[in-house]
Order: sequence, then structure tokens, then C-alpha cells
Amino acid sequence: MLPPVPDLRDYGLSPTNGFLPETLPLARLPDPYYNKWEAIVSNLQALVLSRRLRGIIANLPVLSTVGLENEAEWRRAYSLLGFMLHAYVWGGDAPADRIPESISIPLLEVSAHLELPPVATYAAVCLWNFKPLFLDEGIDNLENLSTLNTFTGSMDESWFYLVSVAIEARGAPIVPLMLGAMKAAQEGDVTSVTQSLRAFAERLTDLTTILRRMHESCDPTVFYHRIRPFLAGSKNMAEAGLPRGVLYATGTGTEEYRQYSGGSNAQSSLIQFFDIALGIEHRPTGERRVNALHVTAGDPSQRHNFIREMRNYMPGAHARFLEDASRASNIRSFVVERQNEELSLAYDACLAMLSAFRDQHITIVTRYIITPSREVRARSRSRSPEAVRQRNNIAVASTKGKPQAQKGTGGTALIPFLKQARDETGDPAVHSWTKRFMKRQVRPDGENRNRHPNDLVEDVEVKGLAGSWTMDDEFGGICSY
Ligand code: HEM
Repeated sequence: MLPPVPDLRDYGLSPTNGFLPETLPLARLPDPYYNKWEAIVSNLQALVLSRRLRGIIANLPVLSTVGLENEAEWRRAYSLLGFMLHAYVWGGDAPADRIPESISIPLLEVSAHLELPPVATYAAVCLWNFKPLFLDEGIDNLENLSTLNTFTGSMDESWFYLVSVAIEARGAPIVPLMLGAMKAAQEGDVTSVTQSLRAFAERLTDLTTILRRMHESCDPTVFYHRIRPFLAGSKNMAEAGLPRGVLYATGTGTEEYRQYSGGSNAQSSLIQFFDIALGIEHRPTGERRVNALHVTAGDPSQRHNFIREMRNYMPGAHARFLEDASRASNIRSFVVERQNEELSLAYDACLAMLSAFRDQHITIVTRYIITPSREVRARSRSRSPEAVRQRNNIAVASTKGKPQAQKGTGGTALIPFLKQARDETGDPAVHSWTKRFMKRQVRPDGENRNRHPNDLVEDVEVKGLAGSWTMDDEFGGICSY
């Protein structure tokens, strides 16, 4: 017998807002004791531009977390410290690898409380970093949203976060809906499961529509060169100037360098919940279902499961909810067992809609990361080798023929990784036609024929958001598609 379907309330999750907090994020910490943190973050851009940020943080007293009185305050503190941390590390000519006690000590305490790593995760920059313009209007409406904190003060950065907030808000009702469907499946209620799946599929199309709006106010060049560098973590960042990661000073003298991924939407619990509800499995990067044993044998680097690892970057309660929901997941087996046409159609429609969401996401990643990376590479090639060597900047960090050890995801190419996730979305389809349709390869005959042979072995590293990838999207990487 499957374990019971989890109850949202046991994980502090909201039936209306999903993984967004039930009560709106605090716009500031109420205790004036924390005014210095608030003042720094509300002036982050000016402090970075005037190069005063590092000095100010170095001289900031270590504030105690004792004054944080409730979860909303802990979350606000986490978000503030996350912004300060990343601005401190990346807001200079070269990255800083030693975090002063004024940030380290409270951040380590706050992160431990929230069961999150001490970095600016998706929770810090999206889930807990928004406000509605009007309280009587929905937070699933992009026109009614504004951010609390940004690194750059740009509309582009706000929009980048707010698209995610709107997706989380619009997608939130799917969580109780599908928990209800899991219960209905336990009771053998085909009609109810079918209705829930239909509603799920319809709402997924809304999410793709919101995602598609990214370009309206977030310019790819601004994103690539100005926003993304601040979100970077400390893992696999040797090329960008952090060979050992970062050291969180605590005054004990026993601190060691640590490496963490940066903030990424891959840390969204909502999208992982969709996969769980539909019984979609994401195999380790590069591993295909048909020849899984063959691919993984003898090469542990390929067994790295990036999507799974991102759960370590979700608030503890959210990650636990996903684990428990996985154990209770029963929709796919119910659909297969019942062999009911309407039910199967509704289930396959959900897979198709989620696959379309991932397709749209791939288009965005190509536009916001792959294309600007190529432009940077083309420019670097035309510069003198010395000029290229001296650039120690995450926006341009790329390697050619660097050791594999620098690649956090086992040398996986970014687009094949995302395509694998999309293809896995179609794998559980019940109807063979749906399966075939979602597996279709849009690769015109003869494409790639004119490639220079060197292109096949070129190994350019591109920093995604949380991950470190190779850029060659046609040939590189370990997964074929
Ligand atoms: C400019 C917009 C965006 C860019 C450039 C972008 C980029 C990326 C990159 C590079 C990855 C690979 C992992 C990493 O390195 O972090 C990724 C993964 C992912 N992103 Fe995005 N992303 C964007 C917007 C979004 C939005 C709005 C969502 C939805 C809330 C989203 C959901 C995901 C998910 C779920 C993954 C994991 C792979 C998967 O499950 O298919 N992304 N994204």
C-alpha cells in the first residue's frame, strides 16, 4: 500500500499560494536593530557602483539573529543576507573569496533555521522577494507585482524574478488539485482524476503563456552580462576567480572553503512537483532510459542528477514535501491500470503541456544564455590572448580544453540537458501517438554538415545559473537527443 497523500499544512505550504508564502514577504524587518541590513540592501546598486559595498560590509557589526521573531522575519533576513553575500562576492573587479563575519555568522544561522544553503537561492530572490502593487489584486498577475530587492535596480532584473513569482502563483492551485487527484486515485474515482488532470493541463498552458512574456521586459544582453553574474554561486568557479570556492569567516579559525551552486529556477519546487504528480522520472544527466546501464557503467561523473541535487537548494520543508509526495505518487499507475480512454487522454495532455513549457524554456535559455555566450566567444577570439587571459569575469568566463574536473555537471552540455528533461517529460505517455509526437526530432536532414571538424571537440564552458555546462549544443555533452 502507498503511503498517505501528504497534507500541505504539515509542511507550512499554502493551498492558495503553493510554495510562495501564505502571508506576503516582509518589505523590511520591523526591529530597527536590523536597519543597517535594510539600508545596505536598499542601496545595493549605488554601493556596488561606488565600490563602497565591501568596505561597509567589512565594518558592519555582527548582528544577532535573536531578534527574528517569526518565519516571515527569518525569510526576510535570509533574502537580505543572500543579496548582501552575492553583491559582496561578485560586486568588484575580482570576486571576493572570504566572506566577513558580519554576513557569514548571521547567514549561517538563518540558513540553518530555514534548512537552506547559505547562498541567494531561488527562495531568496523569487519566492520571498515580491510584493503586490494592489492588495486586492492577484499575485499571479505580472502587472500587479514588484520586487523588494534587486542587485542592479533594473526593470530587467525585477521582471526576471517576477515572471517566476507569477508562475508560482498561477501554478499554486495545481498542488492541492493534484494531491486531491492522488487521493481520488486511491479511492478508484476515475471521473475525479480525469477532471483534475484536465484542469492541470489547462493551467499548465497558462504557465507557458507567462513564461513566454520573459522577453517583454528582460533584455537578454542585460540578463547575461549584468544580472546573471550576481546570481552565480561558488561551485566550479575557478575560471571566474574562485578556485577554492568561498570561506565563510566565523572567527573560529577552523573554517574551510565551501562551494555552492548559485540561484536558479531549477530550484523551483513547483516544477518538480508537476513531475512527481505525473510520475515523470529525471534520470542522471546524460543517462537514457533504454541504455541506462550501459551509459552509467564505469563513469560516476555521468550519474550526477542535477535536477535532484537542486532539492538541496529548496527550503527544508518544501524538499520534504516533495520526498513525501514522491512516495505517494500514484497517478501514472492508476492511468495505466484503468485503461480508460478519457483518463489516458487527460493524462497525456498534461505531459504534452509540460513538455511545451520545457520547450519554451529551452527557447529562452538559447536566447538568454547560449546566444550571448557565442557572441562573447566570438569577441574573445578577436582579442589578443593576453587581453582574454586578464578577464576574470563570470560573464565572459569560458574555457577551451580545460580539465573535466571544472565541470560541475560532468561536462554536460546545457541544451542537451534541458532537452533530456523535456524528453523525459514525454516518456510516461500512455498513447503511443503522444509518445511519438513528443519525441519528434526537429532536425532537418543535412544540418550540421558544414561544421568544421574542430567544432566537434571544442569544449567551451558556459555558466548557467546554478550549473556549469559545456556550450556545444549540437554535438557536445553526453546525451544524445
Ligand atoms: C531568462 C530566463 C531564464 C533563463 C536564462 C534560465 C536558465 C536556466 C538554466 C541555465 C538552467 C540549467 C540549470 C542552471 O544552470 O541553473 C535552467 C533550468 C531550469 N529552469 Fe530556467 N531559466 C529561465 C527562466 C526560468 C523560469 C521562469 C522557470 C520557471 C519557473 C524556469 C525553470 C527551470 C527549471 C524547472 C529548470 C530545471 C530543468 C527542467 O526541469 O527542465 N526557468 N534554467
